[in-house]
Amino acid sequence: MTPYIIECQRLTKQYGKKKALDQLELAIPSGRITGILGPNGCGKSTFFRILTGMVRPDEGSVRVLGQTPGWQTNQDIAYLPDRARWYPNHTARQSLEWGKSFLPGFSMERAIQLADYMDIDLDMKVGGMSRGQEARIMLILCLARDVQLIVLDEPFTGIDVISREAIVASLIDYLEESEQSILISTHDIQEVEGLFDYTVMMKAGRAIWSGNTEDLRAEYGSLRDVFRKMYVKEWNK
Ligand SMILES: Nc1ncnc2c1ncn2[C@@H]1O[C@H](COP(=O)(O)OP(=O)(O)OP(=O)(O)O)[C@@H](O)[C@H]1O
Repeated sequence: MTPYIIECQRLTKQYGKKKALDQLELAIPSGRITGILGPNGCGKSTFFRILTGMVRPDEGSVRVLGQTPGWQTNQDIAYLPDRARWYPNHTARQSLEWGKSFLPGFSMERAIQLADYMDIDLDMKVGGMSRGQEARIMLILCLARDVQLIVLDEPFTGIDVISREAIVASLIDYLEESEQSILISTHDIQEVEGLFDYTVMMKAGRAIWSGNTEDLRAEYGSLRDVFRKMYVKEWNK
């Protein structure tokens, strides 16, 4: 295992005049659950799209699993994109069977275990599911894969607080034993406070703080407090 699952230097991506990523410098250690936190539009999804080779940076360098992102690294990454939805006509079981047919490293046994854990009825059609139930299917499709890196872009968007807490609790339990590296982006940290053991705070395409979540809390208080402080001047340094 490489000591850093992700390393980037001066990573920049511009859309017209807008810099989505602006000289981003980051090294994320392997085997951790890392929260990529920051307000809307700070570049989280762009960063994830670069990690999965979907978007090319304009400048700078990025290494994922010790390599340049592309087809080969993607064999070892499970990626849940922003706003992902599933085929409404599939049942949960058919969705998982699809995963088994197409996704490298997918374990049906693990998927069924996770579905049980997350209280999913395998015979229910996705189209009849609540947003929270559908989000769990999307998560299971990623978490049931034996890959080195799992990248989840805003996996909790649109999910009510109760379901979110249940999903986070099952994630914490499930991932405790895992050696996989997990990246989770969110702009709403209220119910995910206990999930991350490593934190990256992003603002305007840059990482303004990264390190052990414990250290961040010791220095600045709860993640929620830190998030508020992101908007004051001291974080503009
Ligand atoms: N394909 C694109 N074309 C034009 N502008 C884009 C494109 N993708 C991203 N941007 C812009 O780049 C900036 C960063 O967007 P990005 O989606 O990476 O942020 P984000 O932190 O994921 O936001 P959110 O939390 O709202 O999902 C935003 O200003 C966005 O409008």
